Amino acid sequence: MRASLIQIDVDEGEPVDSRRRRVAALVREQSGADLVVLPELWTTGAFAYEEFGSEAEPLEGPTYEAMAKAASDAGVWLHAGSIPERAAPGSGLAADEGSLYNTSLVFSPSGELAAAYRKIHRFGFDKGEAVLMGAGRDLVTVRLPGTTLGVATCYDLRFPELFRGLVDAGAETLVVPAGWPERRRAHWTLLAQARAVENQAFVLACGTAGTHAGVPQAGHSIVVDPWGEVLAEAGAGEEVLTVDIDPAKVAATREQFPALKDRVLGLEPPRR
Ligand SMILES: NC(=O)CCC(=O)C(=O)O
Repeated sequence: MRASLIQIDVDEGEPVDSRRRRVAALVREQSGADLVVLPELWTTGAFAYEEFGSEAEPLEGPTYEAMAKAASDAGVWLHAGSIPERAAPGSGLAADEGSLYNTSLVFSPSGELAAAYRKIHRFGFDKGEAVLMGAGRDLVTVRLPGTTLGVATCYDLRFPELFRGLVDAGAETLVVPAGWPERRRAHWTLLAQARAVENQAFVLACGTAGTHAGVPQAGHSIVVDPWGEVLAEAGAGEEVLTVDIDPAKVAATREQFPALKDRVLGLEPPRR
């Protein structure tokens, strides 16, 4: 399976419409790939909190339209990264109509929406995304020929229980679009490898390049195999990182080193 991670330069000097067209063209260029992955919130930038409201879109808004078409033109599975989604009235998503979500979109090679994932762990503690956006509640997996994707977004990478939930739901390839800052790049690489090793799964983690809202981005998108080996890693700038992965390696690793079978669930808390 050939995967291409497009590490987009997200810079506020580029209008969102131009970036959307540019990214759609980049996706079309990946027509030999099976799976293409884009980063988190690449229309605005993950730290451009002030743009979330003005650039928010309905689920089936301009980014959805452009990415659905790009996926079908290229004939690829497309994890289109995430958008700032404004929940439609009556969607049942939130008590407050018009609430925002950090929503990832996955399209099939015919351009149909295969899955939408609303980021569960919002970043910022008591500001930024954590207060501006609502939290998703649902784990999401997507069945592709040869593998099952488990999807998570950026800060989710710090929460191993989410990934274990995805593995329990059948995930073999964990896809993590992100807008990770350069300041914590060491955590990014370490956590991507940790999630791969502990879950005996591929990790495809796609970040952004450039600087937006004054936050230099780490880049360094990374593909890790189920043994924790780094198969490919991008540099700091805009780049398409292409790698061939063998999905059968997940079952082989889980069979040869069956640590997942040794899990002990439902441990008792310490006695007082
Ligand atoms: N957009 C994010 O979720 C940023 C996460 C981050 O900076 C971190 O976990 O560190």
